[in-house]
Amino acid sequence: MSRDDLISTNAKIVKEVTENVIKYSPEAKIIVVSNPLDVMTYAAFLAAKVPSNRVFGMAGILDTARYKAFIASELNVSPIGIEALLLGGHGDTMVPLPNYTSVSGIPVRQLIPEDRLQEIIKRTQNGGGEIVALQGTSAWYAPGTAAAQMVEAIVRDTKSVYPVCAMLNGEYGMKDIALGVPVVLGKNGIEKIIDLKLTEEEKVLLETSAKAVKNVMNVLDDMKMF
Ligand SMILES: O=C(O)C[C@H](O)C(=O)O
Repeated sequence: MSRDDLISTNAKIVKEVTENVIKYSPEAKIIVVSNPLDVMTYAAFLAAKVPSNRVFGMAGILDTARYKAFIASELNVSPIGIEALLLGGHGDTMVPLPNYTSVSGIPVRQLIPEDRLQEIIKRTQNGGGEIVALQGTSAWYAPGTAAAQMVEAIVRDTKSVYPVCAMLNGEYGMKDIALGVPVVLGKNGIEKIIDLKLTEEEKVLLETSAKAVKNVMNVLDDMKMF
């Protein structure tokens, strides 16, 4: 079963929970932690009927943590100095960005050959499935930790820059889609979406990921729940 197969069950739950959250806590910021992540974030946005800076999804921090862990293990170094960024949907087409990955400031491509780096990217894309195969159920510790980091950024108004699943409104040339992008997270929720200048290759990868998310969004639209 892939993350996308969960849509019909989870869409109903996300809709009902979101409507109740907004009913009883109209100023809430909503962090969606439910698969298929990007489409469930879109569903929560439709159900909440509040500005998009208040409804977003947790995925990028989790996926980036896996990507950093695999790089650390490859190099036999601490993950603490590793900085990395990742864009796109929370699925097999997510886009880890080697151009934005460094180990204590050293560009990752100076440390890991391209073929190994591509294997690490593949492993990151399938990271959720790897855990399910190993333990027979989804990961919980890393997703919980990632969500807690997002809550902390909001509650303490840290203005941290994190990859978050956000509704796009023209950024990256896209609209009406929830997709992983770097944002500034603070007391107002998403305070800014950072629109990176991507290479042509990165743009193609992001568009492929957006297409995969759109396909699942179409399944949700066909369910006529909103
Ligand atoms: O893939 C899953 O089953 C859960 C989650 O999306 C993850 O990436 O760990």
